[in-house]
Amino acid sequence: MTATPALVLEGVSKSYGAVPAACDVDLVVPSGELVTLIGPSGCGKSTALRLIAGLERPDRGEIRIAGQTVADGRTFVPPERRRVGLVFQDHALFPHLSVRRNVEFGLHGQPRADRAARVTQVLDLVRLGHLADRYPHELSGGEQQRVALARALAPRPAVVLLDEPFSSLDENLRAQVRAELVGVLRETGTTAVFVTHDQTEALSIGDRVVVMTSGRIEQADTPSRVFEQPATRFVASFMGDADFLRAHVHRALLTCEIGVVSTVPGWADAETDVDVVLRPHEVALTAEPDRSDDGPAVVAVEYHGAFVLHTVRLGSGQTVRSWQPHSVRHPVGTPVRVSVVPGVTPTLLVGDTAVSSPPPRG
Ligand SMILES: Nc1ncnc2c1ncn2[C@@H]1O[C@H](COP(=O)(O)OP(=O)(O)OP(=O)(O)O)[C@@H](O)[C@H]1O
Repeated sequence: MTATPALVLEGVSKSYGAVPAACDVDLVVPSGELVTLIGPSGCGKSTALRLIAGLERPDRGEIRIAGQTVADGRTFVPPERRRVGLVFQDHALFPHLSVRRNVEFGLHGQPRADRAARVTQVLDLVRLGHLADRYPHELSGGEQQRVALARALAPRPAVVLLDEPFSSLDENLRAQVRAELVGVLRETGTTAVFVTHDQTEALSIGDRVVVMTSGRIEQADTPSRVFEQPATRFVASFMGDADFLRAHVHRALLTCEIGVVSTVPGWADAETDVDVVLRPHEVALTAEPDRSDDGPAVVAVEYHGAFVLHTVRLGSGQTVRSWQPHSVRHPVGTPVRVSVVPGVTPTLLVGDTAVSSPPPRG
């Protein structure tokens, strides 16, 4: 028997007037999974969370939480009866209540002794037991966010929804609070849907990354597949840097302006035009200082500390980028040879869709 997923969305759609904020969204989140939801501003991330939480009603489709239908054509379970916990970026703690009372808030209806025991338990979990009697304004931003997580976890929700929970924290604190919160979610085996606009955050904390655009899911996959095998041109360009070159496959050899890129096993009979996706860490440069033709040359050098990003203009005028180690700096104007790092199997696109087998001829 397969376990009941913590969360299921089936064909969920929601428009605001003419704006489609969720279009036919399908998503299954197994119990204990941490899903990150990412996409450009306005793509519908918050709407998806609000639909799951019950703060919005879908126009169509069905939402199930821990096997219970909470929204479909006939049913609409209100937020307080949905078994979801919410953590938002602005903490949303009650300023006039102590930490203990804030956490206890979600437990009304339970016997007082049980409530007190659970509050102690979740405050210990987020390592804030010693601050139980403080008020929100007496806490740091990171501590407030841990209280918000404790409050969300206290009623033992089936799913915790986090909407950009670290965006009000500064860069250094952010990494620390993120590690703490994710640690608590993992420790407690909590199922979570985590909205972020930060690609590195999405890739580093998610068991699965859901990439959205214009209300649609473009790809829902493991972090490495989303980055290394993007399903579409949009995912390739949104999740990390990517350059796209026109290329051709002939007898399993992929060639483009920079020469032979790689072999494409299984494409022996193919004769087809594609676009090849090149990420800057996949592009190698060799200086050719004595060359004097109009071939590839460095047009920009950006120092990033550990790595240096080189932008190269090819003979066609198109540019590609290449990460070079800290010690390598080819000055602007240096003629270079561009190649693909050995062993890389780049993503190929036909139109806007990634392909792993040759498209049918004709
Ligand atoms: N209450 C509303 N009334 C009208 N339009 C809305 C409402 N809420 C959201 N929208 C629109 O729906 C679309 C999706 O918005 P949503 O807030 O879900 O995007 P988002 O991906 O969370 O964006 P951001 O990253 O900027 O927070 C946007 O075009 C937005 O303008």
